[in-house]
Amino acid sequence: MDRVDEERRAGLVAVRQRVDDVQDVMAGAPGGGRPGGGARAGHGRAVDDGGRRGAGRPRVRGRGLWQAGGTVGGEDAGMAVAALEQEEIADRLHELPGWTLDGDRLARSYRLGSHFAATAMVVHIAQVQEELGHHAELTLGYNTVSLTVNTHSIGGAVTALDFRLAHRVEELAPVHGAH
Ligand SMILES: C[C@H](O)[C@H](O)[C@H]1CNC2=NC(N)=NC(=O)C2=N1
Repeated sequence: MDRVDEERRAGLVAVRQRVDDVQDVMAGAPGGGRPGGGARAGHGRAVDDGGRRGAGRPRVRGRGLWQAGGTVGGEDAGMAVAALEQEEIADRLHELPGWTLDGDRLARSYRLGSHFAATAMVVHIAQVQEELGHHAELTLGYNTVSLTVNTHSIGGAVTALDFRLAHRVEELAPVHGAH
């Protein structure tokens, strides 16, 4: 095996371990990883334990991380969504400390304990986004994850769907040690 193969193999092993960690967190939290459910803050095991567990440990049963979750297009596919008034947005932001209105998008940045912890959080967010059928712009930094979101389907305005995604991200953030 040459160096390139070795590097690829090591990278795949590392990614696989982190995917396992994310699956464990989502399976361990009430409703985690299931359509209509949500990882609850304070439950589940922290992802960034740096642990290297054996290959023989039991795998999480149920839907695999790479399979589409929820209903096709999300549970609100086809539902009419309306742009929220500025006042309504400001009111709803009071329940989401750390989130701001950046132009016509909801935005928040998180800091994490390591690059892999940040990467695992991105994977977890992706899972929730697939479940909801609603997707933020995600930026992975060294130890940061940043999101901005609005609703494309109505021309790029903030809707209840964006707030729902924001609340779900807030729920999963603590299990990744994100703040
Ligand atoms: C069919 C599918 O549900 C739609 O295209 C979804 C996908 N994700 C989405 N994400 C966001 N942020 N806005 C949308 O309008 C949107 N539409």
